[in-house]
This record gives sequence, C-alpha cells and structure tokens, in this order.
Amino acid sequence: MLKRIGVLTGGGDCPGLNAVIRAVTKSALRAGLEVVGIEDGFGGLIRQQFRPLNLAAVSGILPKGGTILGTTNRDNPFKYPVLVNGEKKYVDMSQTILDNLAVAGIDALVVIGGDGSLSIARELHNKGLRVVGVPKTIDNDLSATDITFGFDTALHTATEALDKLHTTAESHHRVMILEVMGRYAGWIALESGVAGGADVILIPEIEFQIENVVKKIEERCQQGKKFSIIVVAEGAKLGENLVVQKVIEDSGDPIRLGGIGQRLADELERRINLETRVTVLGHLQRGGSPTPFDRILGTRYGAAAVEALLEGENGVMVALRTPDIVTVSLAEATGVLKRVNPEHDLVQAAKAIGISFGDE
Ligand SMILES: Nc1ncnc2c1ncn2[C@@H]1O[C@H](COP(=O)(O)OP(=O)(O)OP(=O)(O)O)[C@@H](O)[C@H]1O
Ligand SMILES: O=P(O)(O)OC[C@H]1O[C@](O)(CO)[C@@H](O)[C@@H]1O
Ligand SMILES: [Mg+2]
Repeated sequence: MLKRIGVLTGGGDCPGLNAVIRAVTKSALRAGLEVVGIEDGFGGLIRQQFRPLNLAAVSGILPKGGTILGTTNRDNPFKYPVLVNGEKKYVDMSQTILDNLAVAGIDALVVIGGDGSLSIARELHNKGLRVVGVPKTIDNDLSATDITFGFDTALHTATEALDKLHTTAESHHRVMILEVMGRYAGWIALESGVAGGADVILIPEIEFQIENVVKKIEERCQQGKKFSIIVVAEGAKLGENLVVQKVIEDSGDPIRLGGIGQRLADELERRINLETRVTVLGHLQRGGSPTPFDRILGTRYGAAAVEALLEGENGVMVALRTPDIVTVSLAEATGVLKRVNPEHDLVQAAKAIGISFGDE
C-alpha cells in the first residue's frame, strides 16, 4: 500500500528541480497520497529533516532556479563522515535511512539526481527501499535517457555568453575563450559551440593539439577575421592531465575542475600575436529560471515518477526516449556515462562547416 511518498534532490543543483518537485507533489496529492519533502539530499534522510509538501508549498516555484528542498554533493550514506574522539571516520548509515523512513511512515521515495545520487538510490533499493529516480544534471551525461532536465537551460546560458563574447572579440580583434562545465562529457561545450558560432570547440572526448588550434586561428586571420572564439569544457586536457582547481573531501568524485581556459590562453599567447581573454562561466550555468523545455521535461518526469510508483514500479528511473517517457532500471541508468562520440553527427556537422576540435 502506498500512502505517503518522500522526495529529495541530490548532487549539484540545476534549473528545473522545482518543476519536478512541483509535479511530483501535485500529481501525488491528486492521487490521494501524502508528500514529504526531504531537505539537503540523503543527508536530510539521515538527520530526519522532513517537511510536509502541500499545494501551498509548491505554489509559484515552477520558474524558480535551484531547489526549494536544498541539495548537497556530500553525505553519501554508505560512507558518511562522523567524528569519533576527534577523528573522522566513515560509517554506513543506510540502515538508519531505512529506519527513519519507516518511522516517518514514508513508503517510497522519488530521488531526483545525477549519476551519484542515483547510484545511492540503486544501493538503497538493493537493501529494500521502494524508489523511483529522476535524471537531473546540466552535464546531460546519463546514457539511459535522451536528455536530462537542466541541460537546456545551461545550454542557453552558454550560448548567450558566446553571443556576447562575439561582439567584444570582434571589436578588439581578440581571441576569446569561454570555459564551460563538463567534467567527463563535453555536451555543453559541443552544443553551445555550434549554437554560438564558435571557431574552436575543445571537449574531454577529443584529444587536441595546441598547434591545431593555432592553425585554425591563423587560417581565420588570413581570411581577414582577426578574432576567434574558443569554447572549452573544463574537462578538456592540455597534455596528459585534467586541470584540477580543488579537491573536496567527502565528495564521491572529489576533484573540482577549472583553469583549462587560462592554461590554453597562456599557450596561445606564446604562439600567436593576438590578445587573448578568458571567461569562466562556472555556476552561472547552474542558475536562473529554467527554459520552457526544462519546465516541461521536469513536469513530465515528475508526473511519470509518481505514476510509476502507483503502478508498482520500483528500482527504476524515468527516462525520455523521444517521444515517450519510459522507465529503465536504476542499474541501467547508472551503468555508463553518456559521453560525446567523436563520430556523432553534430561533431561531423561542426567539422563540415569548419569548426576545429583541435585534433587535425
Ligand atoms: N558512483 C557512485 N556510487 C555511489 N555514490 C556516489 C557515486 N558517485 C557519487 N556518489 C555520491 O553521491 C552523492 C552525489 O554525487 P554527485 O555530487 O556526483 O551528484 P550527482 O547526483 O551525480 O549529480 P551531478 O554529478 O550531476 O552533480 C555524493 O554523496 C557522492 O559521494
Ligand atoms: O557544485 P560543485 O561542487 O562546484 O560541482 C561542479 C560540478 O558539478 C557539475 O555542475 C554537475 O555535475 C559539473 O558540471 C561540475 O564539474
Ligand atoms: Mg555526479
């Protein structure tokens, strides 16, 4: 019997989370269920940070960025940090979560998250939790779904930034580098680069040589174009290694990237006689009001997650397989990251119009 469901958001935030929370709440209430919001991801389940969600609680949140429930990319319940005699130790708190859910009378959970949060959901499901996942991330790197919500808004932000950089690049005859997010997958760089008319796109999946980037810029100069636009994913490599900005203890994937744009600028200025400037778009990509596409996708995902629970589905994630919303197992959902295939049609189209990926 399903009477009360919980909903939580995990991992990095992204536009559209509130659209999902609203759709889960509204559709569950209409089906006669009670809804409990869990604050700050899985940490809130451990610390019993629960609050009821009713219509008033989700009123007006559709266009709002972020998540009204709060989120975190720490607090892995299977490796939860605690202080024992002043010393940090990691303990498994998964049973505490199951106990806390039972005490609160929460029969099932909707987990809105990326690969990390959905992996935790999968492991909790293996221990008996009734759960449905919803795929979120601006990185669009979950392979079981055509698209994650949040990506479209981030793509708009990055494209708008490229449009703005174009005019100043052209006026000053400069090379402008835009560094965007994307640790292991270059979707934001690839799609914004094509949409924003970049001359060079550098992504983690395609190894590049600085000489090829120089060649492209010089080729443009010879055509009378004394400016160039480069979009680089934070996870693109100049040489062997990722450019790491900081390491965050207690995070599942502890490295935080940043700095490839400046490294690239330094290398270019040594080789060409054009001024170079770098813009790091950073968390602007995660903020702001979701686009209509993300609001719609988030609403579809939220409603589908509740429907799946009502139909007795368990241990699954809702996914877009255009034009349908389907369910796939959490094991499949968390199996492989969706990275850009260098043979992808969009890469080929970009190359066909002269965009360089620095590989030739
Ligand atoms: N492969 C994994 N298996 C189990 N837990 C993981 C894994 N990767 C990350 N985690 C944990 O999951 C939580 C959220 O991970 P992360 O910060 O990567 O967010 P996410 O849900 O993957 O979203 P995104 O990566 O898009 O921000 C963290 O507590 C992290 O320690
Ligand atoms: O919020 P944080 O810890 O700075 O994490 C940044 C990372 O999270 C993401 O925004 C989403 O996975 C990545 O693109 C980026 O590398
Ligand atoms: Mg992750």
